[in-house]
Amino acid sequence: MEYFESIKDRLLFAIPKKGRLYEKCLELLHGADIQFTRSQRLDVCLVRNFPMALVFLPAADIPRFVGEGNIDLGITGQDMVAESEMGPLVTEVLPLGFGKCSLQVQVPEKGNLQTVESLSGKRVVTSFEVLAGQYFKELDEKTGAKTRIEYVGGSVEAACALGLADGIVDLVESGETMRAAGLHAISTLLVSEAVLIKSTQTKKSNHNLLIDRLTSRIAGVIAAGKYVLCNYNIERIRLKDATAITPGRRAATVSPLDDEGWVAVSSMVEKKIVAEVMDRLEAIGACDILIIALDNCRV
Ligand SMILES: Nc1ncnc2c1ncn2[C@@H]1O[C@H](COP(=O)(O)OP(=O)(O)OP(=O)(O)O)[C@@H](O)[C@H]1O
Ligand SMILES: O=P(O)(O)OC[C@H]1O[C@H](OP(=O)(O)OP(=O)(O)O)[C@H](O)[C@@H]1O
Repeated sequence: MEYFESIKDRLLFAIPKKGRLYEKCLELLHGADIQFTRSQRLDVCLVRNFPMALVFLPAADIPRFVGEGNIDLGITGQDMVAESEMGPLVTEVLPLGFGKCSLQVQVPEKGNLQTVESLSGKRVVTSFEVLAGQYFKELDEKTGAKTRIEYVGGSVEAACALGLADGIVDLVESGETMRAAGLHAISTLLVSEAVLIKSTQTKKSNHNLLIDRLTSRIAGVIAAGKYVLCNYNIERIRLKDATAITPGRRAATVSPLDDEGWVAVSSMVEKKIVAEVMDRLEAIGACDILIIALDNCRV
């Protein structure tokens, strides 16, 4: 009873209890300064420094809990949202840039069935019964055949080799699992990444302010992971060329140096292009180029 009382007025935030998204979710929460200690027995824990409780759930169940308004916020894959058919009841607040994968139709590389049309009417094994069902229903309407969709909870890639299926519908990221099982992809149903979702049915609308604050913190952590701060010195006559290379998000910060004719520039640069940016700055005469990692930001 005491336990239920303690979470009653808190914002409820669900994250996957294990699996591919778990560690990344913990990193995000840590970056957003959400402090908690997960107990071994309970799948709910109170956050010490924010009026929120974390709920650890299977990634597949999170869209339903959020969609039905029992949980205010959650992190799961877009694939899980689509599979749950809760789309109209949940709002995608923020794509999180991790957990990127595609849901693909796969068949044995050396088999006779090399097109989705030829797979129509055969046996397909998947953990995504709803999405695979919709896909093959549409295809079957064209071919006039009836595909058998069968559910398995995991290790889907083994189904063809075990004689359970002619093809599968499963997630692919690097493609290693698929290739190791002698399969290749012949069609893509959807591409997915982890997302922050909130309920359109929330039973506690007074939590909206907290949801906005937390969303902003998480967005800050994600942006800090994407950008670095690039500082350098350049002759004022080269400033125009330099700021064309590092325009910044709004504009570069330009400060005079105690050396007439020179300025210091500070600008946010996307991490993935930073080496190329440094090459280009150096080529136009910039010096003392410093790249500074961001711990957190609000941009
Ligand atoms: N190989 C992958 N690379 C990137 N993201 C993935 C990959 N596999 C799954 N995901 C994403 O992570 C989500 C959860 O997948 P995961 O396999 O961890 O779930 P699970 O089956 O509930 O966990 P478990 O297999 O531990 O029971 C998927 O819905 C998808 O969005
Ligand atoms: O393309 P890859 O990088 O090889 O990743 C794809 C694999 O990852 C997922 O499974 P996971 O390893 O999470 O385990 P599961 O099969 O138990 O869900 C997915 O179901 C594939 O099997």
